[in-house]
Amino acid sequence: MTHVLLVEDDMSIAIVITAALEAEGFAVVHCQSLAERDRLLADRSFAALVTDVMLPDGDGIETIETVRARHPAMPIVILSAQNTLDTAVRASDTGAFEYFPKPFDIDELARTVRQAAGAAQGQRSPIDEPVAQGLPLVGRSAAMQSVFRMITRVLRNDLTVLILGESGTGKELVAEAIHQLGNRRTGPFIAVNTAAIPAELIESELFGHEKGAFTGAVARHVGKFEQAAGGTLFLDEIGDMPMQAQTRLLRALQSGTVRRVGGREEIRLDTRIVAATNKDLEPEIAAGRFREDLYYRLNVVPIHMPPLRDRRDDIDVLARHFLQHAANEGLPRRQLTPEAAGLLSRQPWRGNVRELKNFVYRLALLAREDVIDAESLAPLLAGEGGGVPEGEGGMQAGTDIADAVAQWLATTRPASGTIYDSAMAAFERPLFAEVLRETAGNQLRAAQALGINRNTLRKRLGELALDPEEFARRS
Ligand SMILES: Nc1ncnc2c1ncn2[C@@H]1O[C@H](COP(=O)(O)OP(=O)(O)OP(=O)(O)O)[C@@H](O)[C@H]1O
Repeated sequence: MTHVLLVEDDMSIAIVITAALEAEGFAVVHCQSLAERDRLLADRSFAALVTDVMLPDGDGIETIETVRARHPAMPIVILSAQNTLDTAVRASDTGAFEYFPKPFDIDELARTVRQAAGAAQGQRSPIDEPVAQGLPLVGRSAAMQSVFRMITRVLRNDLTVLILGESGTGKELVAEAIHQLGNRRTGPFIAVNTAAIPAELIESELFGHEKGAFTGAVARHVGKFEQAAGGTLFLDEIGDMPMQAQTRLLRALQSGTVRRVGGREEIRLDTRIVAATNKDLEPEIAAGRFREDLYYRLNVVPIHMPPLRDRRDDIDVLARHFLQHAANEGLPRRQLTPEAAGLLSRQPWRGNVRELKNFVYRLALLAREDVIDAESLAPLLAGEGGGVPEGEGGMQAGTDIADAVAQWLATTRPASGTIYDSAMAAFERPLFAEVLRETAGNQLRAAQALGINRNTLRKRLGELALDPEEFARRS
């Protein structure tokens, strides 16, 4: 019988894991503390060790080195409820076979233990080098846990990664994390926003050009691919790349070489490619604007960044993280009450993490008290853009409406085609907030004052994350 050691102090989780491992044909020896673990490991080894991190007598990761030293061939699978990228990376650093943030898929865990136990004894895990720590990518939602796991899976290889998600969800930060924590961290990280470069310059930007290759090419120019040699090339907004450049990019990826515009020499590519886009590429392919073959080339390891509204669990940790950063940068040190954090978590944040970050910095600057409660937060939120993409849409009190509109358009002009809806949302939120303030949160009177149906008002308040009770309490 093959024995697995399970170190888990939460009995309900231990029971479920034991049942799943027994169904795989293992005999499970279970203990609940590091002391018991060490006693059990003193004179024997196991086919695998499955361990929690936070145990009653210490941190399961910190002490793993002693276990590894004694049993170098024993695969270790780490389970953790501390769902930070830092924990994922710490777990990887130990050389653990696999890391599972809680909650995890029990069948996947059982499969992994079977693989781990079956793997050749003495074989080192693919993740066995110490890596840099503390990258500021935070999140505790299940969705971010999958992102962290995907990141740890691409650190020890050069597979092409395609990061997909709305603007402001953290795609560039993920690309940086892959670079900074991965094999190529000693090389450069070169980011190119392919949407920001004029179409006619994009090829020379990416691939470089020889002197005299075209009018204005007065000197040889080394392209981003060459600049990124030994490191990572981050191709942002890849969905907006002109067709011709797509064709050249595809050729470069297929051949593993680039040629400068006007040049003859084939230069070998030595760079990891991470691409990102906020566009849904499939309709772009259907419309003939994006090459399908390029899509398959890039989409080797896709990482999906969900919008913030679909991972509301992350909002308060992110807000606290940004408040801490704001304080480190010299802004007043602020704290959020749980109610204030709850209120933040209910906002739409259509501009995603970027909008939240901008708002939190503004909050650090403008709040009147160091401890920010829901009452003092609500009026600042009422000035928010109601989810306008960049989140700068608040109007200054006392400004003339025309000025306010001009200011709004200048600072937060959304993508054309959405201006009307965004403007209405930006206007509606402070308007409703003001009327609710006047009516002390009474929705019936507010609906009458506005001349709209009460149900419509209630529905819109929900969509705009305005809580009438906040206004009742303040009056
Ligand atoms: N999980 C996170 N933890 C901490 N900061 C984050 C996180 N996600 C995003 N940010 C911050 O939010 C801002 C926007 O993130 P980023 O620029 O990576 O988004 P993006 O998806 O690349 O946006 P775009 O598509 O507009 O380029 C950055 O300042 C980034 O540092």
